[in-house]
Amino acid sequence: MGLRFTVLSSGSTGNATVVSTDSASVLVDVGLSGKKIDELLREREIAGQDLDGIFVTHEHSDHIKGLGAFARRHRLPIYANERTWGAMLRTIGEIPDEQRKILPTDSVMEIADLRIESYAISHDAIEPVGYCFLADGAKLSLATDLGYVSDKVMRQLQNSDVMVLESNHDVDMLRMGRYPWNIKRRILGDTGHLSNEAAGEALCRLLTGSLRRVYLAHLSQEHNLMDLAKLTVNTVLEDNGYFYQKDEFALCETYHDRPTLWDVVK
Ligand SMILES: O=c1ccn([C@@H]2O[C@@H]3COP(=O)(O)O[C@H]3[C@H]2O)c(=O)[nH]1
Repeated sequence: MGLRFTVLSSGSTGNATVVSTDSASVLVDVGLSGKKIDELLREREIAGQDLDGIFVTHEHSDHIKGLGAFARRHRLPIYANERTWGAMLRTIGEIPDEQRKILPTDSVMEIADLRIESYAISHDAIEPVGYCFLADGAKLSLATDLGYVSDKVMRQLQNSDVMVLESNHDVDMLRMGRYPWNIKRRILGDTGHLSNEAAGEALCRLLTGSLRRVYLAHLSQEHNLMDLAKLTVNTVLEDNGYFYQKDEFALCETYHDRPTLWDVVK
């Protein structure tokens, strides 16, 4: 079946994504309780013990809430850079040495036929990363929790077939919302979260290649709506002269309360 994935959950209440090939299966982040992750995996017909490892993007609780319990239960290796390990160790509890794996930022590794590339992103965590997954000539990129898309990130994301891209907030809804101003400033800043407009602008530079689907992700439940996110991204694309046919490209949804269907990347 080739490279495929399901976003189990996306948003500030918890993030987790499974990426699989016929020979490898990994989880990116465990932002819900271990029990809930097991339940969602079962819904998508995977067993925790069948996973080959867990890749961590950063130490915020919506990405590591169930990490310790889940990894211990299924004896899974956890991959993260050294500084993220330092930042999350106290929260996730004791992890046996053989399960602790250091994956330096901007490095590449392989599990069977699955190639995993980590890349640095700008977010208010100690050393946050995104991941690209490649197998069978297909490329899936995960890009959430980033304040802006740097030229380096843009180069990393080139030639993706499918992306999971942050579209966190509508700027006006956030400005008018109930969060304290210092939090709003952090979310809007360079180490915060991508707005719907920023997601659209990033796509203007990525849509020229092989990109077929983009899953809008990490939507704020306070300051966004899926329909508004799609409309804004589409408007930015059209304002910049990018028009597409439905069979060429699609914007897809992720959810905070249920998993997406399996998507076979190519
Ligand atoms: O100082 C800060 C900066 C950010 N945040 C998070 O950013 C998130 C943006 O999406 P959201 O609206 O679903 O939730 C927000 C918060 O979880 C925070 O709690 N404190």
